[in-house]
Amino acid sequence: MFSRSKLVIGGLRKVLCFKQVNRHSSQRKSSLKRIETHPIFSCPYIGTLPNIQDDTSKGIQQDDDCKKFYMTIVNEDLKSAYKKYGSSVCAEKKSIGEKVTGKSVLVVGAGLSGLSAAFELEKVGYNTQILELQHRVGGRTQTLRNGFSDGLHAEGGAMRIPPNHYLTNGYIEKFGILLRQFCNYNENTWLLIDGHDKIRTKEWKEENRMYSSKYFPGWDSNLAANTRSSVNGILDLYERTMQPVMDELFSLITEKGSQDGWNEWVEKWSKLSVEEFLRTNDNCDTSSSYRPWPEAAIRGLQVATYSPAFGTSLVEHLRDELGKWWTDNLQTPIDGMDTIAKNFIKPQFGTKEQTIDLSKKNNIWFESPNCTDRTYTADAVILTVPLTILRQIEGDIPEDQRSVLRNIHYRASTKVVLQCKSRFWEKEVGQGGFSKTSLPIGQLHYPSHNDPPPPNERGLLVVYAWEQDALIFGSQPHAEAIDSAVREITKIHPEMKNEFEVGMVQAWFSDNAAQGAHSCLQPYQNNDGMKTLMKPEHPIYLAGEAISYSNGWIQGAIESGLNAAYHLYSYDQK
Ligand SMILES: Cc1cc2nc3c(=O)[nH]c(=O)nc-3n(C[C@H](O)[C@H](O)[C@H](O)COP(=O)(O)OP(=O)(O)OC[C@H]3O[C@@H](n4cnc5c(N)ncnc54)[C@H](O)[C@@H]3O)c2cc1C
Repeated sequence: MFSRSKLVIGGLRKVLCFKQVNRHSSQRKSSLKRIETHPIFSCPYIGTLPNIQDDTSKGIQQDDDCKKFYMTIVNEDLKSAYKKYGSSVCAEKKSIGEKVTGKSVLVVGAGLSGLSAAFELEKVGYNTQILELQHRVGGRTQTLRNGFSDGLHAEGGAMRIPPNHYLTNGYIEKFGILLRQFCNYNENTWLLIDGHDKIRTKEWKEENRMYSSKYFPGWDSNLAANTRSSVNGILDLYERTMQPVMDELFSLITEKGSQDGWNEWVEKWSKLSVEEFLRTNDNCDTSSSYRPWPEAAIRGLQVATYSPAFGTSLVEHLRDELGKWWTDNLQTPIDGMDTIAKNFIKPQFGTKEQTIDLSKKNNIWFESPNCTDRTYTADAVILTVPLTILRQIEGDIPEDQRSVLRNIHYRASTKVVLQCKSRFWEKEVGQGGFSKTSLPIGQLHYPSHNDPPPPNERGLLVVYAWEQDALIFGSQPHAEAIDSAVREITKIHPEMKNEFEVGMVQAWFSDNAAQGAHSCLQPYQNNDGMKTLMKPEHPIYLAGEAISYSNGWIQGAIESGLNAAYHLYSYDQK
């Protein structure tokens, strides 16, 4: 499908027009059809969690109840899922689930949402065509290989997979992709804060009260005298403050079942950002004896855990903890994250080489001002480009969806990958984990494996910056960003100056095909906003990581792709 060399939809002006062929607006409106689904977004909830108490140790996530449904698609196909679960998704189940013939679908974007949607639709008979801006598949999973020696590679985007991400792991297993452990936490790494001497992560954790008072004096100033002595530092304060909110979810699920429990909890807690929650105590009784947090405690948490995005909704913030997505059991593909996307594109599947002739079909017409000669038609389209790009696209996206996607914030993230003559850091910190700093580099990531294995001596260090820090590095000319990164790292590892060989910068907010790292929901958006975006509408379906319960993750990208594919398939059943 990439024989077309660069297939640009939008191009420099980022305008992708798509219109119904019949351009009389009244007729256009009537041809868009909202699909009636059951009320919990567009996701079918199958069953309830068997025993919430047992499950909490492994983590819980909002799409747990959809697991059987989605895994039927992954392990079998859309047809089987429709046969088993059709009536729980579609208001009216129209057939027993048949193969589709003579229908075509355009999928815009070859990231994991677009690829998974096209893959599944092709399996049940659709003629799929994927339109992609870049010369590669995978979108925000991008393994950086060129320019590094000896087969070294680093991840420019996604790099770790939590065990609970059953869709990501489902396709990985299906494709036989080999994984290895990704070491996310290493207590020998460093913490370098505000001109203090660097200390080990272990020291910060074990003597947290002492270091909280030394680095962030006043962190406990809002605590009542009788509580103050029992709180063991900022990390303990954080747990005491957040645990009751999470416990409330467990109680609600036990009491009301998982659907209603999650809905009530999301409705309540998505109204606050992390920062608003920590700064106030008048919203409800939950954990109010530990709130409001003073400025020193908030800053301490932000710096020491490298969490620059406290404007995020509390639900999105806690979702990662509830799902235990940051466990010790994270994994990563041995040959790079891009192997996942590449496995979706097989000769027997994928877009056909022929151009679809506009005159022979009559549903959707794409037109780009920069490539007027490229016109495609199909019976339906799945738009999976990031919302940052989608909002610049003209066309028949319903106004309620448009107004939501306009306001979804995308985080900035920049990685600076630095090849060094030797893995000098291993003597000091070992493998894996992050050093965290209050410097503009934010955090420094150490590889958790030797790849290729010894006797090769070179290795890659990665500066992994978010938000403001990411903007600093990402807006500098690359050579300057690399120089600054090396200079900053020297403050933790003086050897760096002589060890550095070559570097590469991946800044997602200035990446033409992404224009941001991933969506980041602000207060209220988990609720109304997501409901609106998730409403399927024939023949234009929206997908992409942002439109899922696991936004910011591959799991969410695949979930949204499968959702769109499922709703299209359901619509086309006679
Ligand atoms: C820095 C970073 C770290 C991350 N870490 C993790 C992680 O550790 N684990 C994890 O699971 N997830 C992680 N993620 C998230 C994960 O990478 C994304 O959620 C997922 O890859 C998004 O897939 P998608 O298909 O929704 O979007 P994308 O991958 O962005 O796919 C969209 C596609 O649309 C194409 N496109 C854009 N504009 C146009 C146009 N005009 N015409 C045609 N095509 C167009 C793009 O080129 C792209 O291929 C991370 C993301 C980033 C950026």
